[in-house]
Amino acid sequence: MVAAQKINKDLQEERDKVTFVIEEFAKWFYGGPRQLHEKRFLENYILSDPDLQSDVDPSYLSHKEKYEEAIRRVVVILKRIDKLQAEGHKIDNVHKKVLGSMIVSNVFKEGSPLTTHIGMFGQALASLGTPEQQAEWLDRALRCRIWGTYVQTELGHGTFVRGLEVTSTYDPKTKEFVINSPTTTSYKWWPGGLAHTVNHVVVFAQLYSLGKHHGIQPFIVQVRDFETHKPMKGIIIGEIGTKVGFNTVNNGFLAFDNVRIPLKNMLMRNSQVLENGEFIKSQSPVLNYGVMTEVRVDIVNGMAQHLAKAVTIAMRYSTVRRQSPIDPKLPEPKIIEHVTQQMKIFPAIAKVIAIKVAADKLYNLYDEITAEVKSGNLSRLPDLHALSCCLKVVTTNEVAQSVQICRLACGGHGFLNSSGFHDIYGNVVAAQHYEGENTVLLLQTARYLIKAWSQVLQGKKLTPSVEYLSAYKSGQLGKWKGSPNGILTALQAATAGQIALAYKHLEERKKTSSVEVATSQTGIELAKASELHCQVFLLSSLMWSVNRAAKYFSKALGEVFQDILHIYAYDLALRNLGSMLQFVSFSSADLEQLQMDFEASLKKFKNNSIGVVDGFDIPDSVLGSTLGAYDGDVYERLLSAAKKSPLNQEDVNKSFDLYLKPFIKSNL
Ligand SMILES: CCCCCCCCCCCCCC(=O)SCCNC(=O)CCNC(=O)[C@H](O)C(C)(C)COP(=O)(O)OP(=O)(O)OC[C@H]1O[C@@H](n2cnc3c(N)ncnc32)[C@H](O)[C@@H]1OP(=O)(O)O
Ligand SMILES: Cc1cc2nc3c(=O)[nH]c(=O)nc-3n(C[C@H](O)[C@H](O)[C@H](O)COP(=O)(O)OP(=O)(O)OC[C@H]3O[C@@H](n4cnc5c(N)ncnc54)[C@H](O)[C@@H]3O)c2cc1C
Repeated sequence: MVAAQKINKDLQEERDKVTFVIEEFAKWFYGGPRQLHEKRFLENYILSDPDLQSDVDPSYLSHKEKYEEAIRRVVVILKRIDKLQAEGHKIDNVHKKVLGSMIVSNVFKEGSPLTTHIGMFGQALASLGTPEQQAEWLDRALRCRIWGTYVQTELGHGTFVRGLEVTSTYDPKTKEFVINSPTTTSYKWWPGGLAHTVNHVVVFAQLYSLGKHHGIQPFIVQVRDFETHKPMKGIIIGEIGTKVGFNTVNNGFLAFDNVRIPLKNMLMRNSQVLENGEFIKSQSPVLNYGVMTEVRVDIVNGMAQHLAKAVTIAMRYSTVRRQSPIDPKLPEPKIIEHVTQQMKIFPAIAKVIAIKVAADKLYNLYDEITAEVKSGNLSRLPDLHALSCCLKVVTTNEVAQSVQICRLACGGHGFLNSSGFHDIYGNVVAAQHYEGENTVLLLQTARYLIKAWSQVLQGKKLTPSVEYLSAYKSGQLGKWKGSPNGILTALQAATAGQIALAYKHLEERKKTSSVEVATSQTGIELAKASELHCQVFLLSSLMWSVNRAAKYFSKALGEVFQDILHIYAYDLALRNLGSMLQFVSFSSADLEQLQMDFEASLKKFKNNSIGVVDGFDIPDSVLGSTLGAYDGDVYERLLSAAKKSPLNQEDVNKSFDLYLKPFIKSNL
């Protein structure tokens, strides 16, 4: 047993230096006092369930046992939530998200087999189904009385959705669709929960009716029997095997052998098939892609939460761990005293805040634009698509890199599963792959940027997120100033310059190739431009939020926000010097000053760094780390976790008698 909560004295010493009220920061981080209170209530209510107190460390279980334990935990949590709702407690959207990524991330460690049910199946019914279809399936899905998942990707195609091979052919005689997987490459492959958990799917297939092809459409299909859970007739279903992470998500494969489903099972909010087989086109084919956009938005928010966990672990550990004297006359310092350690952790703390702020803005934009789309106005859908694509990419890439840095910042102990980094990393890097491959999504944003640049050349007015392109064209950007504002301007110049160059090369290539081939040939520059554009959005959102905070929060907290903004901006500038040097004039003295300013900003922030991670308000039960617990009792926890290894439950392992001893004897 770990000793009772007694705070490590080095950690306490650092906490005593914090200049702002941590609770004020936590309220801001979770969107207000009510939201923070609710978050704490839910964490406590759910995680205190006796059935979640088991001493089983899933990392020691086999693949099959891990899945079974994950399902047991799913049911414990669902019962707990059902009970709460039966008592009249409403769980709103914000808290679903907290439940989704924070609590779940520690209860399941390697992902929940129900995440796609909650995050995608329900969403597909809600956004692609008619009111009648929602009445039939949505309520049961939300109450988890049917389980489902989102089945789009196939063995042969994930990115190129139009290339999917599964067909759905309407038979007007029986008023049914026949769903079929014609080839090996048409096996559906990857969907979460598909293998052994769900009994329904929303499947995307090529629609044929009256001999005509009508593109990719969504259909609801029951894949397992309610009673026996055996696969339904014509359904070939299974699991795809172990992965880098996400091992309890139960990703599966699925093939259809001419499976018949009734007409009412095509989700018809957008396109429709009438009884006689006539096809009614939707306003736009991309309306069927709405679920992907929503999940991309959720991923951005999830990345801030994952990184908050990683920096909390690295920061607390760096305050407790002492190693290597700096001044030989003094004792070994807390490792956070090493400036290189500050360089690893503080920019990652700043990133949590920048990503959280960007996620909030993206959610707002999502809500506004989906409301417009519902009322038939699709004009701003490309804005949302462009921003959600590049933010999904840049935040998953940045957080994957930062989690690695936090792990390395904990030295050898960071490599232990009990540190918590392994599971955080697995969950983060999965998001680099899913919901659109990262390069592909950057190229989507680039299409938008190229169109925007063409509008600049025609002297047209642009939407706010790309207005800086006009400023660049009229020569207003490009002078270096070492402040966050100056860095933003320099990045905008670099981005606009990169877009202009990509545009020029695209136009040149178009003289000898088709638009598509020319675009593909310009892919490297286009992807770079998108990445930079996203960095502009992240920095400008953070600046906006920090300036706003100055009006609403105490002076002490306002100053901390300013420190965070400075670290974020300097770090970003130093990491993007190459891109900026091409379009902005610097002297070597400017660069020297930038480095000095960065180092000074780390020093200035140091006394508040522990306060900010405490303000992320992640309880030990959610953090799940030997290195990052609130009390800093690192060494006791490491030892206690090691003692739980199954190998330590016996003095001598049987392999000694079976292999080692006979070998030693035979060589005597
Ligand atoms: C971390 C915690 C988070 C928790 C969250 C839950 C986690 C859940 C767990 C994990 C779950 C993982 C679950 C999973 O992984 S589910 C599977 C996810 N799969 C993908 O994301 C596939 C990626 N591919 C595509 O999205 C498209 O086919 C692409 C983008 C490649 C376009 O392909 P293509 O080139 O063939 O074009 P088109 O004919 O299709 O499109 C033509 C036009 O439409 C525009 N367009 C395209 N898309 C959209 C859109 N969405 N909104 C608005 N517009 C859109 C497009 O820009 C173009 O416009 P324009 O330029 O011509 O004007
Ligand atoms: C953990 C996990 C969970 C998932 N969950 C689900 C799920 O629930 N439901 C579901 O339907 N799917 C799911 N997926 C599938 C996922 O959405 C796809 O794997 C993802 O969209 C990438 O597609 P792909 O595998 O076809 O990659 P590919 O497109 O084959 O990518 C391979 C390489 O080709 C490059 N490439 C491809 N096209 C282009 C292009 N046009 N231009 C330049 N380069 C290109 C890519 O950049 C990449 O480098 C999941 C995947 C993972 C890893």
